[in-house]
Amino acid sequence: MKNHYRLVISCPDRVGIVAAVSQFLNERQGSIVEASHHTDPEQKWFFMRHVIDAESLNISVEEFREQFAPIADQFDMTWYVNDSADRPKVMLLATKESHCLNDILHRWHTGELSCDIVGVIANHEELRSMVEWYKVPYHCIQVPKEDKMPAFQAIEKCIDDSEADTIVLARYMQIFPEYLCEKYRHRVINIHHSFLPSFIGAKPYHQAAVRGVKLIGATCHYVTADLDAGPIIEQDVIRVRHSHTAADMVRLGKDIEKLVLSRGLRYHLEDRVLVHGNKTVVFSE
Ligand SMILES: Nc1nc2c(c(=O)[nH]1)N[C@@H](CN(C=O)c1ccc(C(=O)N[C@@H](CCC(=O)O)C(=O)O)cc1)CN2
Repeated sequence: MKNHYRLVISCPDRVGIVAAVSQFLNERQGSIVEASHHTDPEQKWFFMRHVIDAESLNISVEEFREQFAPIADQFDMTWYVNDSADRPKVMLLATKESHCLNDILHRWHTGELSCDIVGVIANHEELRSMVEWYKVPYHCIQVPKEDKMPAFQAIEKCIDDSEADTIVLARYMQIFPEYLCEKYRHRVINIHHSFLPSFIGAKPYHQAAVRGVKLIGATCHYVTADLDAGPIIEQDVIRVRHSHTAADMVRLGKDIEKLVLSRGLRYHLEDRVLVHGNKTVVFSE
């Protein structure tokens, strides 16, 4: 598998950015294998994601960072460059629902997701045997209603000790405290089982059934202190009929939740998601 550097840039829009990046790569014989950019005309903001064949550049990713920094300063860029050889560490969180958790574990186990799942944190014991079948550490951290903070401090320690880069709430049914949302900003991904902004909070399918909707969906988004209101990474919908009950929607919704979460996580792991304000630009393949 070829090794690539992924250069991700966000900056105020102006003429000359693409030319400057192209010249930098051309001077180093860099072979661009994937090139994406977007300008938001209202925000006057520029977004870029370039994937470069690392072998063609013949410099380390640290050298790339040192040599690119002056260009980044010139254009006031917010930027990073990652090496595709580095596998992100992912911590999964779950409660009792198994479909999204198992789907991510299966996609990882079969090599579809290029990451290292470092553990599962759950607030119940039900999922332990399934997780341990994948030989992934299982941490049961219960969250008592009367005082949740010690539990979230234990979750924080577990995440930090594992050196996880990304945290996935795979139908984890506890609201993350604001301090963790800030600490892990744009690193915590949630799957909400509705087509946001419709039906935030608990039991969205029951809300949908009462409303008589003809479409139900799922939303993958970054977690913020505002419940189910973080930057959206991926969404999709499926059609439902007047004859479908809330229970039918729960059953039908599971497939779309799995699909949306796995897409959203892969986009994040491949550095395809650029956040600006409460919106994202996603350079999906
Ligand atoms: N800070 C955030 N935390 C979480 C978010 C978020 O967007 N910001 N998303 C939720 C997921 N979620 C819906 O997708 C959700 C989960 C839980 C609840 C809720 O009301 N939970 C109760 C406890 C319920 C229980 O103990 O069984 C609570 O935390 O008080 C609403 C929405 C994940 N976290």
